[in-house]
Amino acid sequence: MSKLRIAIQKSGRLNEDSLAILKECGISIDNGKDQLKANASNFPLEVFYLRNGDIPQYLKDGVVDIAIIGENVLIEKGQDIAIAERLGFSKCKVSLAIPKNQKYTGLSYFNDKRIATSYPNTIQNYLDQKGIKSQLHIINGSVEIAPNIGLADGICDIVSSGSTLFKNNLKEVEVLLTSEAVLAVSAKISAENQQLLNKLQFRIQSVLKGRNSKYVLLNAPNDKLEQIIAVLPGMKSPTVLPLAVSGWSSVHSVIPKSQFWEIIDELKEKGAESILVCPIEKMVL
Ligand SMILES: Nc1ncnc2c1ncn2[C@@H]1O[C@H](COP(=O)(O)OP(=O)(O)OP(=O)(O)O)[C@@H](O)[C@H]1O
Ligand SMILES: O=P(O)(O)OC[C@H]1O[C@H](OP(=O)(O)OP(=O)(O)O)[C@H](O)[C@@H]1O
Ligand SMILES: [Mg+2]
Repeated sequence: MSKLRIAIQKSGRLNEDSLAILKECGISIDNGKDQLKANASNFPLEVFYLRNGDIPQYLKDGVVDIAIIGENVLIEKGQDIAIAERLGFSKCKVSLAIPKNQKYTGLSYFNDKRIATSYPNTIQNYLDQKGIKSQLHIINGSVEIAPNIGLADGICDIVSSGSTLFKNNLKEVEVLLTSEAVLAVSAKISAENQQLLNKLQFRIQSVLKGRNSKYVLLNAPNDKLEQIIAVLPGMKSPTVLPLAVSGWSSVHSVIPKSQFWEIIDELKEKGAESILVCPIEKMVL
């Protein structure tokens, strides 16, 4: 029987969250320490642990069917690889930064300047589009140190919290792109493995929807029910059950995490009491 082959980062920022999402999909991986390849015991899945930067080539060659990878790496090295799902973790930007004490005059600042980067294709495409001519200095890590040691005038690298820029006396001046971890798919995936991917993707979507939602239970006096229900989206509509004490009801609903506090404030204002909020493990619609 065919197995779906997935690449995930061997170690580094994406490794833990990638394994966690597979686990939440109910997939158990028989993992020996330092193994580069492992099998799932309860899903036809083979896991390859690879270097982040190597994954686009594995996808292009069809050596793996799918991968969990930073979108920024696909943009740099795998333009024609499809994204099946955005996974919502490892959010970051790829940005240009210069020394804090320099006056930034717009993109033309970078004309005839040296830019240190680990993302040469991304920055070169960007500069070409904008008609700017700079010299690139390609380095694989610790890019932010380059201006301080006289290697470059600016950098193009990943920015998340901004603390690495801050510690190195740099300031972000342009954002080239925003990125998050994605599920990428090889164009060479077989029809059989595409079926397995559909099955896995259905599970991933249920996990992601659960992560993005909360289950809310509250008590409400019956004369305020209508107003309270109007605030709640629910999956179809909220569940309303009578309480043992007359004149009161219990209301259950699912709300998006992104609007959580706004909805809770409104519910309180409309007369909801004893509001309980629970995490949702999975949501199958
Ligand atoms: N500071 C950060 N905050 C959030 N996400 C980040 C951050 N740095 C990197 N990422 C995202 O995580 C991915 C993996 O980053 P990591 O630093 O672990 O890999 P790497 O050093 O490029 O890879 P490897 O050593 O495996 O080749 C990046 O491609 C990017 O999408
Ligand atoms: O804005 P921040 O939250 O500070 O994150 C940005 C830093 O994180 C990444 O480096 P990482 O720690 O992965 O080291 P690396 O350069 O060796 O990959 C990235 O290359 C930046 O240097
Ligand atoms: Mg890194």
